[in-house]
Amino acid sequence: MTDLTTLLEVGGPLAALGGGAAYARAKHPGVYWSTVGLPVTTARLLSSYGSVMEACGLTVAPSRLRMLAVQATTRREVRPVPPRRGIIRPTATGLRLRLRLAPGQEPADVAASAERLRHAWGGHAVYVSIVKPGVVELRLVGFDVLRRVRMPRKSTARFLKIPVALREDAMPFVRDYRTIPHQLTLGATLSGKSMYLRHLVAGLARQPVALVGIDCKRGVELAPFAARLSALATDPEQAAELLPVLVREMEDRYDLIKSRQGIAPDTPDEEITSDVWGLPEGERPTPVVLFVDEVAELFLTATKKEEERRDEMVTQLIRLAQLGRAAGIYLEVCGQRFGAELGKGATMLRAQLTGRVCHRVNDEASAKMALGDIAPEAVAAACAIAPERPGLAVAGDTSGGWSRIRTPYLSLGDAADICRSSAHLVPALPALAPFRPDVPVPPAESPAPVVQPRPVTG
Ligand SMILES: Nc1ncnc2c1ncn2[C@@H]1O[C@H](COP(=O)(O)OP(=O)(O)OP(=O)(O)O)[C@@H](O)[C@H]1O
Repeated sequence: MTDLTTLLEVGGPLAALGGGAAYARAKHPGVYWSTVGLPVTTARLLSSYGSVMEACGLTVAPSRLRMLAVQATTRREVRPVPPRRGIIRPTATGLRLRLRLAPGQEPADVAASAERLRHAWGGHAVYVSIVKPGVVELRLVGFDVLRRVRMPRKSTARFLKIPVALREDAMPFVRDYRTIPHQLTLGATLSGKSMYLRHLVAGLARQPVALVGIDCKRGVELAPFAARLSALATDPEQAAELLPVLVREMEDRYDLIKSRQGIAPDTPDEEITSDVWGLPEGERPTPVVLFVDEVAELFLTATKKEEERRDEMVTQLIRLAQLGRAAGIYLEVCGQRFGAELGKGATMLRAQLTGRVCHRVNDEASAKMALGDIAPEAVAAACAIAPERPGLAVAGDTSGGWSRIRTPYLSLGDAADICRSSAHLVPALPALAPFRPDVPVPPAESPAPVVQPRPVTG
């Protein structure tokens, strides 16, 4: 998630302020912005660039050479120098331009002025990201892109990289399993967690990946995707049988990697590998993504025996989270809350889930469980999510970067259809075969009657 980590977070607080330009609130904001707002804003930006930069304190004193040159050729006053501006590039949601910073300026200076730039140029929000040392990109977004989410046309899924939602700076939010192997998604009921999972399942379903589900809501969330699942556990008892099988699969994969490392001494360095991705394609095991919906159900116990089972399951989940990445096993954990009150191992497991997505939550404590170790502003942004906007969430990772995101709408029927049509992609994993869910056969169309009924005539 390079984009997210380099994004200097100015959009979050800004978007909460509600945007400024009247045309941002037009009925079809995208159309309105691109046909009318954009040329106006571009002209405003071009004509006011120098003075706005000066007012924002983003200029530096001219060099002595420049001063001499200006004084020698004109009678004009020698003005402070703004950052060198690149070409203004229109986008579907606004425009973007690059600035080359003057010596002594840093990206944080531009980010700190983002609100003033937004106001001066009349957009909904301004986002600043670092392109390379000394160069930043300003992204001026003309309207609230999270109101009615439309994913950018270019955002296509790549292997283990699923564009699952739209960020508030109009860039796709990509769930990249190779960069952030494990993720925790929290949210109150009806906040949009299932929609988020639905997009992930539908995105991964078309790829050569094994999808495994633990859905302790008796399978109501994941059962519709049964055709594409390699394994499904719908209660804690089944989960207790499935998890050790996954741990064994992981250990087998480690053995495979080890056997590769123990090869002849003349093996070239590049063939020595420490994870499945270094294995030759023919030998590489299929990646496994384990979805755990309503994780708290795995922790709840009533009897001593259930407590023992819980401890075992939690230990297995922690092992999968600690060691799974190298074996190509990824965790996608989902729930309403995930705090220390769940008992032994909860915080340890949470710490391993580096990716965090927090939908609307019922209290600040729940937001802190997801985002507390990311940034206090991210917690505040999650607490401000309104119930009228299901699917809106704050996404971050433990490196500290965060952004507001929203999933586009995808109906359960469409997601289930994608899973059915990609059922042939379920990889052969013999260890998981006993856990393969039964696929409900759709009711057959009633055959046409052989004898055509004839109206009774008198
Ligand atoms: N991005 C979105 N855009 C529009 N509607 C959405 C979006 N996300 C969710 N919804 C709607 O909000 C409602 C709740 O969503 P969802 O079932 O995903 O919530 P949930 O957090 O999984 O709730 P629960 O925990 O009760 O199952 C659904 O009717 C869904 O269609």
